Amino acid sequence: MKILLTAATILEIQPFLLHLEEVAQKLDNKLFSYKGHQLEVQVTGIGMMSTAYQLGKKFAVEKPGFVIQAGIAGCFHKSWELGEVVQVTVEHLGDLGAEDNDVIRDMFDIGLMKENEAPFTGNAIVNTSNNFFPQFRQAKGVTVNLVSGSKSTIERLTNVYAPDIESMEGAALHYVCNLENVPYLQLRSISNYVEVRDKSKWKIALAIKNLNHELVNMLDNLRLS
Ligand SMILES: O=C(O)c1cccc(C(=O)CC[C@H]2O[C@@H](n3cnc4c(=O)[nH]cnc43)[C@H](O)[C@@H]2O)c1
Repeated sequence: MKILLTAATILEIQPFLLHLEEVAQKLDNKLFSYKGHQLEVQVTGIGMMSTAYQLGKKFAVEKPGFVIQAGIAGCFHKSWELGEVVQVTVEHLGDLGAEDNDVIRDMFDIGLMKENEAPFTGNAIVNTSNNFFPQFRQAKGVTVNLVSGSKSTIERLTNVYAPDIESMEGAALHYVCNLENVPYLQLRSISNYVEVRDKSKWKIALAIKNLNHELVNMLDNLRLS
């Protein structure tokens, strides 16, 4: 099977790439062979636009058998530990819509998108393909262009979507893979809480360490074909 591993930045998957260089056969710059599978690595850039573009470009040439999007993320719950790795199974578009004076209306509210029209289930983009990873807690995601850092935005997202996790790329993965019928896993490691911005509290190194530990585990557990 061809597995595509995507990340917004190379930093997020660097330790895994170093491991791959040691254990796998390198076929070219971004393509590895391991235990009879091919693993391709793609760095998409930050945000939904570049992620959707890069995935679409890749799928137009050859659809992979499975996609893993690995990255760090913010968490809405202080009771979830920084560094925990979760699988995001449901996604929402957090800031696509219209301002109506003090109220923000999403695309479904204003009738420019239809609930339950592919790739949406209701107003969410649901991954129905990943019941294979019981080791990770399942989380609901919201994807934004503008990282949330004010009480009013956090309150709005919480009230409307009840998310656990915030990222800048997750919904693009779900959107493309659902429409293209490609199974996928969105793996996110919690680097920070979604709160009024205080970067000194972020634990990016810990989140990347744990994320890559899980990626290495998954690779080592790949079945021989
Ligand atoms: O310097 C900042 O203010 C800042 C704010 C948000 C993210 C960054 C990054 O350098 C990482 C962007 C990258 O990480 C994901 N991420 C991590 N935490 C969050 C979050 O709380 N909300 C949204 N995205 C987050 C995101 O997917 C990006 O790929 C710097």
